[in-house]
Amino acid sequence: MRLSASQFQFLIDQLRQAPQQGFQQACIQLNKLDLLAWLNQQQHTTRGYWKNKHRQQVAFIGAAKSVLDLEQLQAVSEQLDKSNNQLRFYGGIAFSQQSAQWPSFPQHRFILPRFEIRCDGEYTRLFVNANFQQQPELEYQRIKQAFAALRPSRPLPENATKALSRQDQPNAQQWQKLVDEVTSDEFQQHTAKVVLSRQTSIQLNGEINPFTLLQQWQQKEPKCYSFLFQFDGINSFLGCSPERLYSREGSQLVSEALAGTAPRGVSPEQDQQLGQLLLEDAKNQLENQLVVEDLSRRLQELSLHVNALEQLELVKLDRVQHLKRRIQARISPALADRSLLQALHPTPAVGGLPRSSAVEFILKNEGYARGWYAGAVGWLSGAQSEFSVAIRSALVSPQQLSSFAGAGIVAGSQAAQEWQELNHKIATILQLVDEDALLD
Ligand SMILES: C=C(O[C@H]1C=CC=C(C(=O)O)[C@@H]1O)C(=O)O
Ligand SMILES: [Mg+2]
Repeated sequence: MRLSASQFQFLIDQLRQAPQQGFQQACIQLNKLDLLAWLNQQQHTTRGYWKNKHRQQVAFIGAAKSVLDLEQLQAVSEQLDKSNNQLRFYGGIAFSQQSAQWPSFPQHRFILPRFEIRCDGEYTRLFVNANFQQQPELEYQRIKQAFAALRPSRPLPENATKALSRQDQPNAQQWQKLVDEVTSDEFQQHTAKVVLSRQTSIQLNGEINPFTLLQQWQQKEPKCYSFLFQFDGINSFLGCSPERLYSREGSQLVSEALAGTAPRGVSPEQDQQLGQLLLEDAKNQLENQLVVEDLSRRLQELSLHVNALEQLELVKLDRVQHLKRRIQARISPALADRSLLQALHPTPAVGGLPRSSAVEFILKNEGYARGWYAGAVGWLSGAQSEFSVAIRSALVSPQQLSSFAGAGIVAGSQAAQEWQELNHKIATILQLVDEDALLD
């Protein structure tokens, strides 16, 4: 994608006609293009990608404004037009306050990108965002420079890495101990559920391209959110998550309880049977029910009306299937995303119940920093917002990939089965990294 001088002028003219204050935006239609391939060619240290379940996708680079805490996020979102969903801040929040080993992924990070290319199936559009909070003429200069640095798209390279080693933290033995503790009578008296997780680090024999990896991954998981964030030009946090934290438009909010897991079958008959067993299984129902109850209760405090649908659905993914219940709420359109994020995150699908004691146990015992894994990623505008729970995700640096998976531990959970569940959850990404990925 290269813009002609007249296209560039068209965008600048739009910005000049807007009030020279606050955040402003200009937009032009483009021919269709492969967003991940385009992103791979750009030289910015800040690059990102987002695709929702409706296959609307966006690639973004640079930052016209960066925000590093929720108070600031609230302050900027108050400046956004309540009837406009085009000016968008993209970003994420970590699982908890602990952020060691995740230097460019702090507890909160959101950006108003410099450029976005959005593709909704019908139209492909380029947006340029301007921040006129400071001197407008300086901002025009920055925009001009950023335009000059845009590179044309090229096809993505193939990934041909091999895994050299694999390391699990916690390992199988440690996992057994942790699950035993959480399922003990004494522990269960105060904490009914803890979602324990594992980091699986794979050392690679060569450099892996994160954009190619995400493209392959999303082909395997077309029904998932798909995301990538890079803030330092080196480390990428990416994933394909089936789980919505919430999305909202005006006063309508949709959330969901996604918890409870079984593997996919090798034949349609076996797959159907495993799905049926999952729907009827008490331990998995409990995992899900605790999420429904907690989300409903927290939403009730913020909403005018909340409805958790009775129907338990099956969500079928590449290697696993899940139980899901949808939750709808009517909220005041003035309710801030900050309040929603603080109330809902982390849900008992990634934290546990009660939240505080489950999170405390996780931070003390898992032995690694979750960072943005099991955090929330997405975007918000004045009129709309959309957040996914950042599971089925990985932190990728040129020669290393850390993939993460958690499993809800409740009364009746068996350590060995839950360990298998973790393996099923990371099977898709491990296979993409290395055909015959090192098995655990
Ligand atoms: C925490 C994860 O999954 C959650 C979402 C769906 C099913 C889950 C489960 O069955 O344990 C987990 O609660 C993860 O994949 O890292
Ligand atoms: Mg489970």
